[in-house]
Amino acid sequence: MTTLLIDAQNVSKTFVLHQQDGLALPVLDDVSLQVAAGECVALVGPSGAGKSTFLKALYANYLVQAGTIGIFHRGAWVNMATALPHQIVEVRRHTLGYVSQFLRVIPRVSALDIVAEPLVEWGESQEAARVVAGEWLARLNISERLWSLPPATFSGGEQQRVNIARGMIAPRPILLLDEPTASLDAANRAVVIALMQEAKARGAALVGIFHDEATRDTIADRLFTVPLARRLDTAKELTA
Ligand SMILES: Nc1ncnc2c1ncn2[C@@H]1O[C@H](COP(=O)(O)OP(=O)(O)OP(=O)(O)O)[C@@H](O)[C@H]1O
Repeated sequence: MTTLLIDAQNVSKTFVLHQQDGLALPVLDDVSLQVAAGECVALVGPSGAGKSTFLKALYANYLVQAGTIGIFHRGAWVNMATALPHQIVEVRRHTLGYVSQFLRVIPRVSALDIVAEPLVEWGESQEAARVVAGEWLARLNISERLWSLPPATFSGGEQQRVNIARGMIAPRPILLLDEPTASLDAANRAVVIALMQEAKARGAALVGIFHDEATRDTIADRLFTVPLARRLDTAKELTA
């Protein structure tokens, strides 16, 4: 039996550029996607098709104008398109993880604590979370001498690996991944692929953007082409 964890139906999103005379840019037009536990779906489509926008809409970073974004959270469906801010925080804490391309560095917080934080929010003690955070950093080849430092001065690849550890450490049932292997060398890419495979094996649903075809072929069970929305020229056309 397949257990659905994501059920997005008829999602539409138009950006209105207020500084450009109200120019309307429809990006998502009636997009529907369902993802089951243990499945990895790769979003594909030409540059600008709306892959990142769709991922951010699933995470409720963007408000959508139409459609529902069902996320299966603790035994019930939550529509992220209409959820209240405190519900969104709750869903993100326990159910829905997001691995972006770049680490948002928190000043004066060590790499170890940045990685441990989501596990603490998930319910682990600080001490236990720090132990697991060390294991993740070690696995992602972050030298132990860096663990106590804030990652602001880390290299791009080091920051990305800290970010991956932070995004994946809590065993959330759903993971959204925006180019998780973009600036990694082959050895670290292999580690991240293994981590994603382990997440799938524990029953997580993964939705990702993987421009690297080898990574995509290894991890994705199926491809989902984000359809190109019909582009409008001005906001006026929206109401015409
Ligand atoms: N915050 C925003 N405000 C206005 N327009 C945006 C915003 N975010 C994205 N867009 C526009 O929406 C379209 C889709 O962008 P998006 O980043 O989702 O594409 P993508 O398929 O992920 O592209 P790529 O493969 O190049 O990363 C683009 O035309 C982009 O300019």
